[in-house]
Amino acid sequence: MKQLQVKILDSRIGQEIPLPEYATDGSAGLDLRACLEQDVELAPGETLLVPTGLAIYIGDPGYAAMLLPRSGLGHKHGIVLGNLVGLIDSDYQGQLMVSCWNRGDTAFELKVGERIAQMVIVPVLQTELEIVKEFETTDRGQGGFGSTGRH
Ligand SMILES: O=c1ccn([C@H]2C[C@H](O)[C@@H](COP(=O)(O)OP(=O)(O)OP(=O)(O)O)O2)c(=O)[nH]1
Repeated sequence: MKQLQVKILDSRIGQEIPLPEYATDGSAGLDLRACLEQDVELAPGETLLVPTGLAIYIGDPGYAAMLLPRSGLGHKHGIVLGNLVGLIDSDYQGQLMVSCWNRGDTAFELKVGERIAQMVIVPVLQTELEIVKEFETTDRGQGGFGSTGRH
């Protein structure tokens, strides 16, 4: 399995705040936790940049990490990401930060150590642009939204 370098920036990580881990063998995401000094209340509509206490260094430009909301937190409590999706570049070495947005209509108590987002490592293809006059023909061509299956 591929290894990912991780730096612990807050001494509570690995102690009272667990290191991120895959919940099951088949989990795609590592849960990231709120490394806050104290519990905070997120008012409806409020966004807070929450430290995770961790830095990762991917190193290989063929990969990136994506921060995604946790489904339960988003659906039941309205806590999603202020940037919708966080993209972590392979050369980023700073602290992983999670923009927590309360899109719901009730206040949410965000607790120290709570799992706030999940991080998925994804392959990335960096490309060079090749300028052409025409593309080779495809079945779809320029047919956009809803253009298939209509008679
Ligand atoms: O939710 C996020 C999103 C980004 N980052 C870090 C990692 C990423 O590599 C860096 C820059 O993010 P991005 O490229 O999305 O930000 P930008 O607004 O386009 O700024 P920049 O000019 O720094 O690229 O910030 C986080 O910690 N959390």
